[in-house]
Amino acid sequence: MTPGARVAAAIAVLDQIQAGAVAEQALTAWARGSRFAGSKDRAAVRDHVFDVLRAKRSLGDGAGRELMQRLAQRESWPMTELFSGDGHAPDPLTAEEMAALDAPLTLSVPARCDLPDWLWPLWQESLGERAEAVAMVQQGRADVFLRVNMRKGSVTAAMDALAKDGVTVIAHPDVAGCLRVTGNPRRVKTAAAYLSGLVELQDAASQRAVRRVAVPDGARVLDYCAGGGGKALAFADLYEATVFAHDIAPQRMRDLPVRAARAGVTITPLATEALAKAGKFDVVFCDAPCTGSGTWRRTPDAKWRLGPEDLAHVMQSQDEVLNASAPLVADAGLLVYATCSILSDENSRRVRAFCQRNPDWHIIEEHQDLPDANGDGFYTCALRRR
Ligand SMILES: C[S@@+](CC[C@H](N)C(=O)[O-])C[C@H]1O[C@@H](n2cnc3c(N)ncnc32)[C@H](O)[C@@H]1O
Repeated sequence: MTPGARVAAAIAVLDQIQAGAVAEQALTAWARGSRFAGSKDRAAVRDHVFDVLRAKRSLGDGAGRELMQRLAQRESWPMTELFSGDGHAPDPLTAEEMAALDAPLTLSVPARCDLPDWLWPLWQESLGERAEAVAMVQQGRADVFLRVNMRKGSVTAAMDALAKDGVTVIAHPDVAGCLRVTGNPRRVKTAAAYLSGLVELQDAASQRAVRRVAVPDGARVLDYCAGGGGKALAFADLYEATVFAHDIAPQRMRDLPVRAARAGVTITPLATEALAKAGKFDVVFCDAPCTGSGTWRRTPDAKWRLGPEDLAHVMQSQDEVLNASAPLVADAGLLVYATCSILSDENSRRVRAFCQRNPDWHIIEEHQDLPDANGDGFYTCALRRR
């Protein structure tokens, strides 16, 4: 596909999203109906669509064609080459479109920050004077990070192995064993270092969160909201602990045995019925369901789909997770509540509400990482009984 044809494809996908389609589904449907598109074409169209979605409001929130024109303008791409009308490229710009592009958009603060209006007060209240800057960070792409599995080899061995497969990386500035991918991120999953379990895909903030937990040798650790098991795998790699994984939706853990085998670690899955009989745990880590507001660079569609009722529902789930997981913690054990959100309603407020309901628990330490060049937004709070 020519660059113009890729833009035309992105316009078609964006039109569907603007009409209500879910981004991933619209992209998959386009790819299925476009067998001529190679992997580089699919990646380019996806990048266009996601670049727009991160900044949809500040790009005018119009139809796909207008959005792609404004993205091309913002990125200083050669507009007349992309909108040439040649082959499968979109038609050249009309005089009206050119005039519209010349007139700057009048944007409210939430529109400039690419957030829904209803969310802006909560965002401001959570982030204070950093509200605008953090929102602007989420307009850009996030890097890919890898965790080196120390059970399989060293950071140097991982860097060398990745380089052999054309994936270039640099060490993260403050998370040990974390690598930022600087070249060919799409080759990671076929690289020998990944296939052999020497590296695992995991954002730097998640790695930092697991490293912050004080896990004594020989501890029993429960990843209570395990999902695909990313945190459980990191605990099993980093600590001399026996690691268990639970999720209310066990099908989410279906890939965990394969991932654990690849990583060379043992993780015991626990169904809900098995939890009560499994004994107490020294550490219970709750990576609670959340809005994902700290990761919206990776899932920009989510910030436009989220409504106030979804936030209320997610907060209720977070309370339920805290209520149900706390009794599983051994007397002197640690309960760690975590989300990949940056909203106080999902983080400090949930933990404080839990402590009010359960005065025998108190906060030991609390961290809020904000999304930046070194990782996603992530919250952790460690609690103990008094
Ligand atoms: C943020 S995701 C977990 C991501 C995962 N820890 C990882 O690193 O890949 C939250 C998970 O919590 C699970 N969940 C939601 N409510 C729960 C509950 N009450 N008890 C246990 N798990 C729950 C969801 O099914 C979902 O898989």
